[in-house]
Parts: sequence; structure tokens; C-alpha cells
Amino acid sequence: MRSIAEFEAAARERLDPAHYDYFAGGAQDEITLRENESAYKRLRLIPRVLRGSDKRDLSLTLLGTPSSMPILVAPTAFHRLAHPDGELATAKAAARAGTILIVSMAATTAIEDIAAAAREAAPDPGLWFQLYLQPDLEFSEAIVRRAEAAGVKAFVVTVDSPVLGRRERDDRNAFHDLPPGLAVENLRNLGENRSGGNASHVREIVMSAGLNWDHIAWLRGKTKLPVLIKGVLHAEDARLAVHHGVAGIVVSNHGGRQLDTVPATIDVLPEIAAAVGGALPVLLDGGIRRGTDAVKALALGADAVAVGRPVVWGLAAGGREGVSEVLELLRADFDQALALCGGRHPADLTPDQVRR
Ligand SMILES: Cc1cc2nc3c(=O)[nH]c(=O)nc-3n(C[C@H](O)[C@H](O)[C@H](O)COP(=O)(O)O)c2cc1C
Ligand SMILES: CCCCCCC(=O)C(=O)O
Repeated sequence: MRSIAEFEAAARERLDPAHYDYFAGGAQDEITLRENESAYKRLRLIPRVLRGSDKRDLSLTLLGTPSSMPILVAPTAFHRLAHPDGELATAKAAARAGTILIVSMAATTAIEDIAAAAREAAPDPGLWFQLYLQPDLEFSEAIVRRAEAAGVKAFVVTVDSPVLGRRERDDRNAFHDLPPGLAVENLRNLGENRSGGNASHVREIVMSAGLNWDHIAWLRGKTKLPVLIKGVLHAEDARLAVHHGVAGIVVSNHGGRQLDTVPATIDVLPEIAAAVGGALPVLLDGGIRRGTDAVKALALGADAVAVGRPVVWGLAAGGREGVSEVLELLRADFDQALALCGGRHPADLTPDQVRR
């Protein structure tokens, strides 16, 4: 397949329509969902010429984790809805591609099994773990310990979801529960003491409306691993992240699934990059479908980007091979766009190469 749009079409044919809607959809009128992609179409690239860049080097190291390219896998829930191999397939493909996989806390496969699958594909895979910090901090700590023991290299706390966004497609389809046989496996067996030792008890993820900077400080006190926050859209929050010693931020609107009518991430990136001033790595997700999208984000100040739905489409269309194809398509597309922009390394891209 030649484009992410073709993968999406193939995925749509294979998926239960309610599950397709869950993966594809956004909040309410889906204005932000559309805007994430269309904002890239409004930006124009200005190439530099005669820079003699024979061969590109796309690799980078983010907070101690090497990645073969600045395109990471964003955390997305419930991969076994997309394909029976679920997160195991995604983990193998990401590890084979040498890129960082941010595993969702809401995975339908246990982190231990995801890590084992990734290690089958690469000896030292770059696995990070996304957290919805739970109001019960003791419970949150148990998840942290479990992910650390599995070998994850960073935690990414999602901060854009004090409550879950309203997704009208899910309401229309009455899609509010996983089908029988699927569960949020990372929460299994963590609540025995309080749930009377029921080993099959899977506690539901709770959104924490009370989340604040003290919780981030609490987490930093509980782990030696880098702690990033995901879901920053305001420059002042980016400054506060630096102030509070956060290791990195992800400029994200949750793929348009939380607060509808917030701007496209690419449109707030320049002010956030300026606010951070290089003090910590800035990642961005939302709407990346082409190598040129990633080039624009890196030129405007992101250190790396992440893709959510494209990976789900690859998974649904072809399991592990499908995810590998999506990642290699994005790598080749990015590499070509970088070359055409006159860059040898992503860091060669500069803001003056993007025009509105
Ligand atoms: C189906 C789906 C599930 C998601 N699940 C999570 C999740 O569990 N945790 C999280 O922090 N973000 C989640 N996200 C948001 C993604 O991490 C990411 O921000 C978004 O998908 C990026 O936009 P893109 O899909 O246009 O690439 C999810 C997104 C989708 C589409
Ligand atoms: C209450 C279950 C939360 C799972 C959320 C997954 C997610 O973030 C999404 O956007 O969907």
C-alpha cells in the first residue's frame, strides 16, 4: 500500500463498524480531529539546496532511549479489537523498526507479554509506558512497579483527560465495553488486596479529574525513570512542565478525542517550542500521515513525532506485517522529504523552511 489513507481503507473493510468508529472517531463535532490533518495541508515547505547530503541519518536518542527515526508509536488502547495478535504484533513491529513504542495503560495485552514480544524482535526495545494516574495512588504505584519490572524506559502521563471526551460515534454504536474475552490487562491482579484476592478482577480505568502538578511530583518521587506529560497545548503549561522538572512533553490533543475545537497540534507547536526553549524534549502527535507532516513538525520545533491511528490501521489491515509496513512507509516518506528539503539529519530542519 502506498499511503496511510490506503491502510485506513483496508482496515475499515476488515473491522467491525463500531470498532472502526472507536478508532477513527473524535469528540463531538470532530472539528479538532479534522483540523489535526488539514492544518498540515495549509503549510508549505521551502527546501534548501546545494547542501551535499548524500545519505541521511534519521536516528536520535530521546531521554536515554535510542530510536532509529523521529517517528514514534503513540499510545492507543485496545489493539486486540483491531487484530487478534493485538499489542504483541505492534510491539514486534515497533521493535523491528527500532522505534519507541509508548504502550497504552489501556492495552488489551499485559505489559510483561508486550515486553517479551518486543524482545523477540530486538534485544533492547524502546518501550515507554503511558499512565492514566488513578485517584488511588497506591493502585497507580502498583502499575508503575509492574511496568518498571517489565523493563519500560520512561513514563508518559496523559494529562488531557480529567474526564473522558464525549465521542458521539461510540454513543451511537453503544460501544462502551470491551467484548467478552478482552480486558485491560495491565490492571489485572493489581487490586487483590482490596478486591478479596480475585485473580481475574480487572479494575476499570478511572479518569482523575483532580490531577495536578503535585501528582507529577509524586510520580517523580516514585520512579527513577523519566516522566513525560502528554496533552500539553498551552505555552504556560509547557513552562510549568520545565519548572516542575518534567523530563519531556508531548504536544497532543489526544487525536481530537478529548476537548473538541482545540487547535491542531502543529498550530500551537511554535509557541510551545519557544516557551520551552530547548530545556526539554518536545514531542508532538495528531494528524501525522505523511513524511512531509513529520518534516514540518520537526522544522517547527518538535524533537520527534508520534503516530496513533496509522499504526492501528496497519495492525487491522495486516497484523505485525501491517504495522511494519506502516512504519517503513512513514520512514521512507520522511527520509525522502528530508532529502528534498536539503537536510541530512532531522536537526537540520529549521522554522524558516515552513510557510503558511
Ligand atoms: C483509538 C485510540 C486510542 C487511544 N488511546 C489512548 C490511550 O490509551 N492513552 C493515551 O494517552 N492516548 C490515547 N490515544 C491518543 C493517542 O495517543 C494520540 O494522542 C493520537 O492518536 C494522535 O493522533 P493520530 O491518531 O492522528 O496520530 C488514543 C487514540 C486513539 C485514536
Ligand atoms: C475509560 C477507559 C479509557 C480508555 C481510554 C483510551 C483512550 O485514551 C481513548 O482515547 O480512547
